[in-house]
Amino acid sequence: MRTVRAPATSANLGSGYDSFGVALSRPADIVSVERADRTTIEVTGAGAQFIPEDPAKNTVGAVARALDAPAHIKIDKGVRPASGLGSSAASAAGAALALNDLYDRGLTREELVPIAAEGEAVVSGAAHADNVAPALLGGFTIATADGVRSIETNVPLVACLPEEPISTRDAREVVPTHVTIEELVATVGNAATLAVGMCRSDPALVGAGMADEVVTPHRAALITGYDDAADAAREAGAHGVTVSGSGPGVLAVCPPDRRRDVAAAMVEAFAENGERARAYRTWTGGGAEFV
Ligand SMILES: Nc1ncnc2c1ncn2[C@@H]1O[C@H](COP(=O)(O)OP(=O)(O)OP(=O)(O)O)[C@@H](O)[C@H]1O
Ligand SMILES: N[C@@H](CCO)C(=O)O
Repeated sequence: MRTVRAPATSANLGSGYDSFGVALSRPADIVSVERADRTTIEVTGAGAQFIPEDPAKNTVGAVARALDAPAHIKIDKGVRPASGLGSSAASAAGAALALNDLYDRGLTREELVPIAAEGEAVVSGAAHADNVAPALLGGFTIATADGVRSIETNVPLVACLPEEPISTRDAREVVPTHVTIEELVATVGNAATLAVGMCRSDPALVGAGMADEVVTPHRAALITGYDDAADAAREAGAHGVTVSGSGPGVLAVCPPDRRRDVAAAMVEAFAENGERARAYRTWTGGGAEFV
């Protein structure tokens, strides 16, 4: 048996659609695997009632298939599904690391990224790697068609989760298919600023680089109370606010001593819009690890 703790992640970070991702120090899924003749799945924990145990529909089933590693897989969900915090990716990354070890496949964490991304294709229709990459490698990651780059970083964050779920599949439908040259120039500048900020563990620079006028406004429109929550977070000291992944989670970067105020301000703003929300005061964190 192998057991792995696999972290929540936040993808896109505004300017890095389908490329940037960051691992969060909490929450996390716990994934345990035992050899078996065929794959079976058992899910407990946050939102377990909404997660299929059929291996054809669960991200970990796709990973077991891709690694040719049938197993009984237990998932204790700490990351609520359809939250924007990489719930489906946390399980996939945890299963990939655990099954790779259980079956002695000898793959590196980088090599496990496309395998874990097979799970994302099952739930969202696209094998995007921007959540599974940080879930496996930790820190800040850039996933491109050529592979994954990652760096360690230390940035304080608040992740606020309104209760109303949004599926990644639905949220991908509202993303525009074309950009203007002006939008491209602005996006390159913001994304580069964010990457430098991550390299320097500088929350102000990361916050500035989160700005995005291409994808984020379309996703934000799906989240009741987003504008008020973002304004409240900025007033409470956040350097930058964006939609986490495909939403409804909202991610704020702020100075370490402002996290409590930013979290409270966002929860209150959502409440004023009739939305119950929970906020995690967190940091960028490490990748999946054996426990
Ligand atoms: N192991 C799993 N953990 C969580 N969700 C899963 C899992 N396997 C399948 N799913 C399904 O995936 C969907 C949730 O994935 P989705 O990508 O929409 O949300 P997310 O992973 O929380 O968010 P995001 O990718 O935007 O950060 C739900 O429909 C859920 O039933
Ligand atoms: N890049 C993906 C992440 C989903 O968490 C999207 O925004 O659709």
